Amino acid sequence: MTTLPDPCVIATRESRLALWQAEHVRDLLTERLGWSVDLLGMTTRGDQILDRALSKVGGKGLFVKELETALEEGRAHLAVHSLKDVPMELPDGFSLCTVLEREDPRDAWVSSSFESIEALPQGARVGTSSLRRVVQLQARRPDLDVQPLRGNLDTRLRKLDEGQYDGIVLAAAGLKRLGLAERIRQVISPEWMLPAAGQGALGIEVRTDATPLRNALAGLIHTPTWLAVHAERAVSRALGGSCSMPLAAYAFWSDGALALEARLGDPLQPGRPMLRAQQRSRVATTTAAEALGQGVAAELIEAGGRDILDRLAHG
Ligand SMILES: NCc1[nH]cc(CCC(=O)O)c1CC(=O)O
Repeated sequence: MTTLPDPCVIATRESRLALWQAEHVRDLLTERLGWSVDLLGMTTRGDQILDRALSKVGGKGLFVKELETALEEGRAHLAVHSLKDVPMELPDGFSLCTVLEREDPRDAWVSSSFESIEALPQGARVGTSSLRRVVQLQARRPDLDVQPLRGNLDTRLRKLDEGQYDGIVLAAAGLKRLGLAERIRQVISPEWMLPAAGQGALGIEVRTDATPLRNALAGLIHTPTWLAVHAERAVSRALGGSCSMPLAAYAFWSDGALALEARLGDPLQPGRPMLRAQQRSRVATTTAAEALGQGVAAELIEAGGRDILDRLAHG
């Protein structure tokens, strides 16, 4: 590709949240760059497989593969993803060229009967399929009956409203984007429940060989978010990047420095406290942000993470 595509076609999943996100990027491209933009909606394997935990069926890649095929075949020029769903290593030939300003990175408690997780009675039923959330819930409330919950945001809310759970945990960002913020009963502080790497951020993926497109989209990068998510994703990448691992990684800016914390749980002993590590640094480049992430990962490995990873690899 030697010139910019016209129209520029965005490949997107068809859930309400994915469409909102693709439309948001379309509006930015139209308003800030004056481009004409079309959307190409598609269904991914991750949208079809709803009966099993993602960590058991191949993980994050399931939501992005079909979109990458559309880029490869030239049916679309860019793909918009929730960064949390993007694998730590992209396949050869694809690059993450832009990350937009982050929405609320925190997790949220959603329930019609109970105002907070603390207010739940003994043994209450909570829905989530994220190992990261399961381990953090059980560390704090070992009595809870945590049950799997999959599907897109609307499906999950419907299952809650049908009475299948006393409450569920969702990313605040998705609810806010869809105008569902009033469903949030409690925004869970990061100290309580540390978010996943990239949570709340949108990423734009292109073919690496689409140089003019990549250069144009680089102008939309939100640098504080870009550096924070590079640090978070480097933690996950250094630990093997698998979503069968209960891993949380969250970086935020304070006093001009990036403060990164990560937590690693043991999936075989979910009641055990998670390993924790944190470091801060005045990073200004993605290389420095990734070095911060690697430092935190090394600390986790040192603190007992090595054992967890070995058992995951051989279990
Ligand atoms: N794994 C599904 C997913 N991917 C991104 C979001 C929410 C939006 C975001 O984090 O950007 C969600 C739903 C959730 O975790 O509740």
